[in-house]
Amino acid sequence: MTEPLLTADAHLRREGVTEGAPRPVVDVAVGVLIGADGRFLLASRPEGKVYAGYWEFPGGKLEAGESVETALARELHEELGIRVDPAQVLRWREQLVDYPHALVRLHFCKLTQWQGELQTREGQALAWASLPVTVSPVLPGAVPVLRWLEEEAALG
Ligand SMILES: Nc1nc2c([nH]c(=O)n2[C@@H]2O[C@H](COP(=O)(O)OP(=O)(O)OP(=O)(O)O)[C@@H](O)[C@H]2O)c(=O)[nH]1
Repeated sequence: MTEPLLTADAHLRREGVTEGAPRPVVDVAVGVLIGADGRFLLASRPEGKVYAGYWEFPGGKLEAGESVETALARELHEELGIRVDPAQVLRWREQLVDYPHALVRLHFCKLTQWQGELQTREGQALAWASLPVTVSPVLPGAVPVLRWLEEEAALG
């Protein structure tokens, strides 16, 4: 499948903020946690991070030598205090996003099983959401996921 490219903050790009040498791609593991009732988990980005206050799916950057699955299990434990078996992580879609701050490749994975109660270890807010989502703003790189979920729901 051809990897789609999403360009965030196009106005900044036009002003030349991202001009310069080609940037490395930062791989990010992202979890779409789906509860027994079909709702999915959104988290607000903590203060101090780019796009603080924006809603996203939990996850974070891969560290050296990590697979998407092990990175996601680590991030979900760090951020939410839950235990995830990497074998239960289901790879779903990939999306390349060109932000002014970084070029990121998002590896979206679905998860329906984890152990432990959700905690907010980074001061983030959590919301179990359904479509259409009522929280805002949603991080540009998380918006396509809502569309994919809608498409899947329409297929039944
Ligand atoms: N977790 C997450 N990150 C996303 C999503 N969509 C999206 O564009 N991103 C981007 O992916 C990157 C993830 O970085 P992060 O800052 O959350 O990762 P991290 O926890 O490892 O950061 P750190 O460097 O502060 O430890 C950011 O550039 C963020 O804007 C999403 O739905 N979830």
